[in-house]
Amino acid sequence: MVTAKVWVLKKHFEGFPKPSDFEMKQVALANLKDGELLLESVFLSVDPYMRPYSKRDMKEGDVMIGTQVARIVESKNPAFAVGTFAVANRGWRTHFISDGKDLSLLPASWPESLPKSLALGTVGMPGLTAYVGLFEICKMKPGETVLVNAAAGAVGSVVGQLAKIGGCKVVGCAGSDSKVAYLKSIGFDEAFNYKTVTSLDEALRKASPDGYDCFFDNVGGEFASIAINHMKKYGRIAVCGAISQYNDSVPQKGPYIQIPMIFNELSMKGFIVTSWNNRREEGVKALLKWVLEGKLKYHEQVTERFENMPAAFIGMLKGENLGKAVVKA
Ligand SMILES: NC(=O)C1=CN([C@@H]2O[C@H](COP(=O)(O)OP(=O)(O)OC[C@H]3O[C@@H](n4cnc5c(N)ncnc54)[C@H](OP(=O)(O)O)[C@@H]3O)[C@@H](O)[C@H]2O)C=CC1
Ligand SMILES: O=C(O)CCC[C@H](O)\C=C/C=C/C=C/C(=O)C/C=C\CCCCCO
Repeated sequence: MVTAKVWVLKKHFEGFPKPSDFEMKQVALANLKDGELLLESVFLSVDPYMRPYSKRDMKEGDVMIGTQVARIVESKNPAFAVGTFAVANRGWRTHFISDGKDLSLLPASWPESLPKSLALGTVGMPGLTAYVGLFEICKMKPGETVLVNAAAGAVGSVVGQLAKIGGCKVVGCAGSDSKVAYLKSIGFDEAFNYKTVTSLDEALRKASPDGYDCFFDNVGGEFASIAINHMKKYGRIAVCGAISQYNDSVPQKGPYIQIPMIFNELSMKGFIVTSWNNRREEGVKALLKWVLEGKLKYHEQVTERFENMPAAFIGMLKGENLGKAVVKA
């Protein structure tokens, strides 16, 4: 019998998550029945959505939500061979039983040389978020100017590179000078540290004096309220996330954004990547191709050991990650 280690939400987060909000437990797994599989998590994802979704979808004592790349270690299902890798949405756990229906097998064309953890990042949900947000929500066109915040993260770093592939000028911002240097190294035309600029308004104007056609917003809050005034006529905003607000114990009272929305007849559309699952296969194929061609670079913030999941999650929310944050079980 296999014993899984799991992280449960011991106490709902108030403000930033704290290590004491989590508790690791051991769960004895039953022996497999016919048709079942035993999988071992190899890489686990920590993502910003876990913070707001935990309040909305979880109760205290539940296993933390999340996705993983897992390896089939025992199979009583002839359709799935031992040694196969899959993406699953089974939360923060080292092992789990599946009937196979909830697994997304890694593409057969996945090269041995490519880290399988990319299926959680650049060639997974964050990459698809960038892909859908740029091509379907922003509908970027060659020659346009794209702005993206949290630009050195899992989604933002793909947004900037896909926008370059799409023939756009790209401006990005991040919270450290080393992240800004990284952005320039992967092709951003302009990049700045939003924490150290004296004026965000000035920094946005300097980076693109005639404004922005597309704004891929991962942050929301005050940044979005200032950036919206730099949009060109008929500009488009992909409202992807609002990480500046997820950890607020008291909701921020931001300035209103309706006036520039109306004045410039802006399009602003919130979206959730899972509503575009019909584009997933096409997106994964395109992202994998660009990675293999060297056109889409990736960086992973790998934290070793399952026991360090809470630290990895808290670190990501505090900006300690460059690129996709994953935990190597
Ligand atoms: N709509 C959808 O379907 C999806 C939305 N998202 C959203 O996209 C955004 C980015 O996600 P993801 O790429 O996975 O995360 P990242 O890998 O970018 O990690 C989060 C980053 O957000 C930045 N950040 C944290 N707090 C703040 C703040 N107060 N102000 C500005 N930046 C902050 C930090 O970088 P820095 O150093 O720049 O501060 C941190 O590294 C999130 O808002 C997430 O919720 C993600 C996936 C799907
Ligand atoms: O249980 C789920 O649906 C989680 C699925 C996660 C999966 O990997 C796919 C989608 C991830 C979506 C991420 C969305 C965001 O990061 C946006 C975050 C917050 C938006 C506001 C949420 C308000 C909740 O009250």
